[in-house]
Amino acid sequence: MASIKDNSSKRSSLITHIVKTKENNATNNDAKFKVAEVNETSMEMDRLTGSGLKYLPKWPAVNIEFQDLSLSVPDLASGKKTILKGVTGRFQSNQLSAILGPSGCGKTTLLNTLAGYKSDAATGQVNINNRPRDMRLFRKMSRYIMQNEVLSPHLTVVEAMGVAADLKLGNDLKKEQKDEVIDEIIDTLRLNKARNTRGLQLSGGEKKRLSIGLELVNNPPVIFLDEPTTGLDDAASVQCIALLQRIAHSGRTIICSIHTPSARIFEMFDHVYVMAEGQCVYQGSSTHIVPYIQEFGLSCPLTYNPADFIIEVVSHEYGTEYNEKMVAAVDNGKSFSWCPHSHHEDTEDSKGSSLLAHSHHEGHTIEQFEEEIDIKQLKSKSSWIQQFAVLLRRMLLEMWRDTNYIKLKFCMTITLGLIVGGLYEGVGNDATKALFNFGFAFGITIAYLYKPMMPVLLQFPTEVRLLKREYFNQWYKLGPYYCAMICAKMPFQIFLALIYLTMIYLMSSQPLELSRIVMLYAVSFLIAMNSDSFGVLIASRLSIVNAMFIGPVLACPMILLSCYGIGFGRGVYIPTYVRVLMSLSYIRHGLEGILAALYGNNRADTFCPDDEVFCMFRKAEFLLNLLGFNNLNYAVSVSALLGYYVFFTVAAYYMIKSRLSFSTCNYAAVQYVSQFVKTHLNFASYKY
Ligand SMILES: Nc1ncnc2c1ncn2[C@@H]1O[C@H](COP(=O)(O)OP(=O)(O)OP(=O)(O)O)[C@@H](O)[C@H]1O
Repeated sequence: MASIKDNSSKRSSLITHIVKTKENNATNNDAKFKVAEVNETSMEMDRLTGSGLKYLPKWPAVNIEFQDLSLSVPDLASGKKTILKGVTGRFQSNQLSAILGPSGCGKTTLLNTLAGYKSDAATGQVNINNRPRDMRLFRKMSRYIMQNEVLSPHLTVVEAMGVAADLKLGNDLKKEQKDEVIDEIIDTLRLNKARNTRGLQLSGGEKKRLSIGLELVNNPPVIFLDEPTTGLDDAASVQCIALLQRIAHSGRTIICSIHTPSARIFEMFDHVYVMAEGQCVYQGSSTHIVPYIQEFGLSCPLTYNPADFIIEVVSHEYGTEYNEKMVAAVDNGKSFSWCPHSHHEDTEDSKGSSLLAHSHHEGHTIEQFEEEIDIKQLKSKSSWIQQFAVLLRRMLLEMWRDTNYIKLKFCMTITLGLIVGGLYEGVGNDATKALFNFGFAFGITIAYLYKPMMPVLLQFPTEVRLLKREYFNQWYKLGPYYCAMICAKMPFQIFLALIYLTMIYLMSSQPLELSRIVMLYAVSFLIAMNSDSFGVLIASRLSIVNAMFIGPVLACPMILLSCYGIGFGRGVYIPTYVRVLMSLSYIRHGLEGILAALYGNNRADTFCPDDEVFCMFRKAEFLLNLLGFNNLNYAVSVSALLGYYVFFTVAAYYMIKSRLSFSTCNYAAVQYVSQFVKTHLNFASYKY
């Protein structure tokens, strides 16, 4: 609660910072930045830090500077493709900044690199408040809102905000205080009418505003947005940018990449950074862009949108020579001549000087900060167990509300139960149908291979998108998410398994002995859990299409190995390597476990009908010997299934962790493995 006590001092320092910035701006005689606006900003602060937001931690200004940023990626044709070519620039607190440029010029790449989203391969320097960026800390203070945001589909706006508040604010605030924060944000985002609308039913603009709102919950000092207006109509785009402007002017650093803003949206940006072919062709105020272009002998028609005009110029519509000239004029971002508050530095010696030199030698260029970011404030406010509880509740609610999914699974279970039960009716205790009963046991393993695995292959790649956003934005750790995911599936899976197994067990007339029933249910459930985890392991690094292909393909050899040697009889030699491979198939252990449950423990002889002269398979032992299952051991099968479950679960956890990893580890071996996995096993689309 220290944060609440410190609020007033932090707020006043934030306003002091705003005043400073505005005063600097005032020296430029820029109408947009008059000192008089400071009062307005203060009022904006009051409004945004009004009733609910006053509980949230306040941060000092965070300014981002970058120098000589370059990034290359492997290219099939040329071997290497350079996306960012030594760009320099800065984005300041209390400003709404835009990265602008034609498609493919490197806007998203620059944004990703600055946010640390995909920055491993980048070279150059990124400074936060004049100090080298500490990626771990920076990730805690910044939020990244991606282009195609994924929201919880079955939670309403207010429920989704509640989950975000519980995860991000933990016990720091009481429930009523959190509700006030949520109401305030919903109000600011004008989402009141959609308060009780589910994510799935929100309009594009509402989704976008909600994804911004979710990240505002703990008042982050820095927000990156990739194309926030994509998919919105003009009115919704203006609303969205106006909202971002208000948030920025309340003391935050907001940076958006934007494609083709309308004139109205363009003038809302305090600072624009225009790129072409991976280089900076302009950085400064949006209002200075027309005089800037005029310096190159091009005049923007009065009725023309300056943003469209500069994009046309850098897209070579007025000749190919301008890009080079523009990059030289702003020294690829090193010159701040066109930035509002550095107009007075528009001298020859300031042009082309390095950004770091600027900040160190000319204290007025980058504000000096009275306050450092309090690292303690950046720590997660919710404990492991709280995160687990909130995520489990959310997952169960999501599952419960997805009524179509529940109905479908329920109907499928009953239908499958009726079909299998009907096909194997009465085979359980009939000595003439013992081989059919083996088919029944095999059928259980196949059903529990595919039934749990296929939905995971289909759903998990989509779930990863939500996980990726929330994990990157520090909502929770992977451990509680993963455990909640495992636990959330269990109740429904157990319920369906009980229905299915009871139906087929009774219909097929298996022995009505409690111990056998419990053993069969337990081993069937273990097979299902293994298949679920195996599915997660496959889907952890694959797209839906690849997962749906690889999953069944990998299942085939496991099925074949599970029944290899059937009919060879007792004592027939099976090569050691095949035995090893057979033991690698958890389906084999599952089948052995089911047969042990049905035929183990000295099962009494099965019934031989009177009209049969001789029943060969009356004795369970004879049947098992003939099928090659003479050494059944239920405990060994269950232990093997548990072992495989632990292995798949842990392996899937680390695969997901490596997929979500945004930083490089210090250990060379781990780096190598991680790089190998990212390069060779990265079949999923990372554009999300
Ligand atoms: N991993 C990658 N491998 C190869 N090329 C890449 C990779 N990532 C980006 N690129 C290429 O780098 C260039 C810049 O991509 P980026 O997504 O940053 O562009 P952008 O300016 O955001 O474009 P848009 O406005 O269309 O989204 C593009 O030509 C893109 O094809």
